[in-house]
Amino acid sequence: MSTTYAPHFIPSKTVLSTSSSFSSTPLIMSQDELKKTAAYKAVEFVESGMVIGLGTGSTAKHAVDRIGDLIQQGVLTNIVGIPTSIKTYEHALNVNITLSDLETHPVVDLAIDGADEVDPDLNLVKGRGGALLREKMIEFASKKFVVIVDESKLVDYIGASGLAFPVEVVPFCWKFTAHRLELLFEEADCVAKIRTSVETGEVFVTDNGNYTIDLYFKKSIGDLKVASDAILRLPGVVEHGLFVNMATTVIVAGEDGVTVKNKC
Ligand SMILES: O=C[C@H](O)[C@H](O)[C@H](O)COP(=O)(O)O
Repeated sequence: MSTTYAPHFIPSKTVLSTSSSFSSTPLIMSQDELKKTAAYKAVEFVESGMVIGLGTGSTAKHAVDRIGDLIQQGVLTNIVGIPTSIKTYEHALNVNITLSDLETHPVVDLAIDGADEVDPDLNLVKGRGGALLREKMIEFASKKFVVIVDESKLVDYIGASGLAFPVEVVPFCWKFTAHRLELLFEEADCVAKIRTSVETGEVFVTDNGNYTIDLYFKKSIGDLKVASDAILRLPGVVEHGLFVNMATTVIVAGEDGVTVKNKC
């Protein structure tokens, strides 16, 4: 029996082979190809007429490109994009996606975005690209939030990668706020560092005019909801990169194919 799929359908759980024949030799894909595979899979959820939250980062960029292509081909019509950063705004404009904002479109049908860490319960760390505040606002307003990652982003617990856990703070007395964050996570052996721009070495300023404090933990931060609430209670904190219970679906691309994980 044959099955008909939408024109932009990629079967999940498929090992991508070296040729279009039935070779069982898996193709070694680059990390960027895996990101693109996850992104294309997520775009299968996009339907004409939808309001779409457009994520930020190297993985989400592939989704924006794909949506732009499908609009150009006439496969998707009446799409409105809500960009999560100035960078995504500019990129989406370049690929001719009609753009709006949350004030005009307060309900978003679907958001597609990358992540820096994904734990087994689909909790996330986001914001290593500096866009966490707008991402959280738009993804919170979305009926469905599809996260796209390559398998390197999967962790056993939040913080396990040892990479930055970002917190957006107001510039006023940021050193004081950084110190308070270290004290808050003393038991996790937390070190707080101000984020600087790789290009200029200057303090990195977010799209909202704020700074980012990157936290590094040597131990688990414990209950995520408790940690999230405690960070938000600190005066000077604007938002943090922990996305607890927000993802409805996570699409993971790996060497063995694409896995779609849905929140129970
Ligand atoms: O601020 C950036 C975002 O949260 C990104 O979605 C996240 O950092 C993942 O980025 P990438 O897809 O480039 O790894």
